[in-house]
Amino acid sequence: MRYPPTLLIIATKKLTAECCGYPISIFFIVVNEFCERFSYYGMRAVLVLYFRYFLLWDDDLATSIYHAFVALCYLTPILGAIIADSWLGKFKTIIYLSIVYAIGQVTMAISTIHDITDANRDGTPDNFTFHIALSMLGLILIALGTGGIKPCVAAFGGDQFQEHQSRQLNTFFSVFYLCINAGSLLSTLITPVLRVVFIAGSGMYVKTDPEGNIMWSVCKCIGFAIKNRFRHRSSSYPKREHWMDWANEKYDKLLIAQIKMVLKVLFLYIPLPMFWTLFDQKGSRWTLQATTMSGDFGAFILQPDQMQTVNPILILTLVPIMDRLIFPLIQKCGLNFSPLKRMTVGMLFAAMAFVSAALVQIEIDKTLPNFPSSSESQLKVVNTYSTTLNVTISPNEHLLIESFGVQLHTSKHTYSTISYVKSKPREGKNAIRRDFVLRHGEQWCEFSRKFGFGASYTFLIPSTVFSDDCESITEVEDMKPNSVHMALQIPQYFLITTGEVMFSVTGLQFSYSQAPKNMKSVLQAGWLCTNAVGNIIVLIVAELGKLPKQWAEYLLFASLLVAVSIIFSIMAYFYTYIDPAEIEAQVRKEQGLEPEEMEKETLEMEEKDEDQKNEQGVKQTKI
Ligand SMILES: CC(C)C[C@H](NC(=O)CN)C(=O)O
Repeated sequence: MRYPPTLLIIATKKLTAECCGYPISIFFIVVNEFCERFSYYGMRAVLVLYFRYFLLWDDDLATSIYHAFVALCYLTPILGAIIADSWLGKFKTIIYLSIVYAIGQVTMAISTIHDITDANRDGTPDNFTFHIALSMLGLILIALGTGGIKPCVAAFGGDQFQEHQSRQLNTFFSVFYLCINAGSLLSTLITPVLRVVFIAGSGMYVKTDPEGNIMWSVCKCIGFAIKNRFRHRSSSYPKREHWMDWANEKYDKLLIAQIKMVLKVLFLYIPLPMFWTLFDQKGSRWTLQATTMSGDFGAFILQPDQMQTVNPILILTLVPIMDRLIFPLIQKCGLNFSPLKRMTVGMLFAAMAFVSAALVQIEIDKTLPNFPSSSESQLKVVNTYSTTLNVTISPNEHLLIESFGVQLHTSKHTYSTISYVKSKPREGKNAIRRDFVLRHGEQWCEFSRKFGFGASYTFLIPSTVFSDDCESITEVEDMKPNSVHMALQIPQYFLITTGEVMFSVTGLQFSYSQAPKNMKSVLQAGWLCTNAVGNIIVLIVAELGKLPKQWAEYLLFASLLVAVSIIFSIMAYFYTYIDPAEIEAQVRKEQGLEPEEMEKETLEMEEKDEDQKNEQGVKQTKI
């Protein structure tokens, strides 16, 4: 059954205004991406420390929830792609889900105000459940928002280009990636002003209509092919070239050809999550690693979470260098550095980054005190007498801990200045000079001390303190300041970012170029899903595979990625690059369809759907 020609909707490509060969609408799209990433990375940078030091979760739980959130952000794009392709279209999906996103950010911000539940004003929230629930709600809304925006923006950007702009289309993905990273770098207060830019460009966009429920049609077609193959499993039936050809009886050849293209790429994606498993630990393990290092750069003090900005800074420098210098140079040398080869090399760079992280960790471990395990405790006894004293602790004696100072009752003596230490101080932040004022009634005195990063001190204050103007205060260093400098993390950041430019920018471009026209967002969602799976792997490893040494965990991840990149290179070797438009045109030709009937296939698919529904007695009116 065919629609009469009068009912056919033939989509025409809107003529777009150009600047230097680029559609002007692209400007609004990249600025929108800049704003979205700006708010996403601004929040994500502090997330693991928020879990660790505000909600007081341990390192492993903080790491797991952080990666669960990132995974959710890159799983929801499937939802975004379905909504965009089958219902709202990319433009409206981006707008509506941006609103959900903004509500999520506000909810998250409110969850961090401890005064809301801090009735006794002691600086600690009284109701952690409230803060946890609110922050989880905020994170879920943000993840939904991201999911709506992420798969649509890159594909929507690609849609703006006409056929004669294929060179500009390639550069677009690099510029797009630059904007992502500029956004993550400049997370400042201008977001609310800039966010309206995307809507401002509304009149200039090429807005393709949603093409029916393409995901649903794809699933049904795959389901039918599998069922049909199973029904004809006997060897008496002739073999078909591809298992998807078993859908030939019922489904359009063009749809089958498009599904084959997508499946081929999705199959190739299977090993990719491992790259993200390593890559996204910048925000968790590497940030926690930075808390045990010194951020004193002389002119300024860098906080552990700020170290993550090295990644976007390097992206902003490396993308142009790679695009303009390295890749053309490799090409000039006659080497075929194809997209899939670039991605493999990118993976190897990420593995090297983790070897570098392991070496830094070994250096850090040499400087760390021995913390007690869960079955041990640690005591530090400070002798304020001028002579040597022997302290004997009988195993059966109990310890009495008082709120001011700590008293240890041993079988022989009682000392009044004893402290205990069980972890590095919060956030490794105390690398500054602090002034203290001691008061007792009318009496007071002031003293000043410089503290090193990650150090812990005990002050012994004698009763004569006011008479000598605080001079008699003695300082005991319980834990040495962090001595390994955060600059040592720069090589690992450099390696992972070089890997990212080769892997991620290329992957983004590859996913767009290898997708049929009506499945661009779907394949973008598939690409983002590789990131989601990667984050799920980290949280499984963080929760289950607790290795006693952090450096060993880094080396484990590096070895896994090397193994996976070998598998990927073998798969890539057998992959043939395609031009989806050419294949689609070929199938159309075989079906005897004219090129100008380009947009019919969707209607025909809907027509088949409708036929089926009619068979079931569902009445539908078609305009
Ligand atoms: C994880 C994404 C697929 C890639 C990209 N991340 C970065 O650019 C980080 N440097 C993003 O879209 O956020």
